[in-house]
Amino acid sequence: AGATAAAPRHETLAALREGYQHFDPRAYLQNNYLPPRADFSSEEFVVPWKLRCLAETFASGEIHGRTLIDVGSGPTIYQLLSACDHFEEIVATDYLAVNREELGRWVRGEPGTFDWSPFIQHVCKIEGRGEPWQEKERRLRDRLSRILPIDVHRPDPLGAPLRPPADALLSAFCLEAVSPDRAAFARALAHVGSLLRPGGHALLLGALGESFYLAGAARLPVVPLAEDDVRTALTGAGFALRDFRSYAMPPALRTGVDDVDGVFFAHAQK
Ligand SMILES: C[S@@+](CC[C@H](N)C(=O)[O-])C[C@H]1O[C@@H](n2cnc3c(N)ncnc32)[C@H](O)[C@@H]1O
Ligand SMILES: O=S(=O)(c1ccc2c(c1)CN[C@@H](CF)C2)N1CCSCC1
Repeated sequence: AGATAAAPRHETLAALREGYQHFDPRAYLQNNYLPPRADFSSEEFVVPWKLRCLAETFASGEIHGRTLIDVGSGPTIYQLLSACDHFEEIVATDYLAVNREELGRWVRGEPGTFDWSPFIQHVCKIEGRGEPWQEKERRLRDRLSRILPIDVHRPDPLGAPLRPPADALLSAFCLEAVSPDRAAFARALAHVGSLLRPGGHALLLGALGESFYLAGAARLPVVPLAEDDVRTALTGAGFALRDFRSYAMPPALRTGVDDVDGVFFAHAQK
């Protein structure tokens, strides 16, 4: 079928899906979650900025409930470190079995998994409660109870409605990295919004101005977003914007693994 304003050509989505068959979780983790990007030495670097956005938002106490769903978790858990104190159940999701398996190995504490302790230690430090990082790690492992397949291009991304719907939704660097264009990004956001209860909170983190990224043999296309594209997609998906912040990627963190210009953090309510 030909491309229409409403939907991209099926081949475009098929090409994206094929590209993700070459996604290497360990290469992805190395590219983004080890130095130089995993630099905690200055508040000016992206990791402290991003973790602070999440810690401050959850510290308000406004966002809590039974279930938080993380859309497109990939092989990462850093994005859940502040959330896990405020929800009894964390549901991680990803399109690829290799990522779901990587997450499962971390949850079970198996040897050889990625060392998230620098991230956990930093979050405990900025949360300022003097919590031993091993306790935070244990709590997330205990609460990360489901790791499900997801496809955000489906109106029902999990294949069936989440019952009960999630009280909160989090997604980091997923929607723009799996959408061929802005319309598909906006549709994917509406699809995942259906997993959230009315009045539920959505926390989105993502890339600004990015057109590709590398993950081992995979070179994945990304729809380059401007801040207003994110705002427009959120309001179009029925969300009320509560907070929006952005961060310009410094030259030292432009390492060739992608062409990201900046990072956005959006807090919205359904
Ligand atoms: C750039 S990674 C983001 C990973 C992680 N959330 C982070 O913060 O680094 C994008 C993720 O989206 C997943 N993905 C690919 N296609 C998808 C789809 N159609 N629906 C949902 N997730 C998808 C990939 O497997 C990958 O784990
Ligand atoms: O901003 S990051 O450097 C980062 C983290 C992940 C990604 C990108 C950037 C850009 N490319 C994305 C591809 F989708 C994935 N960062 C890595 C350390 S923790 C905070 C987030």
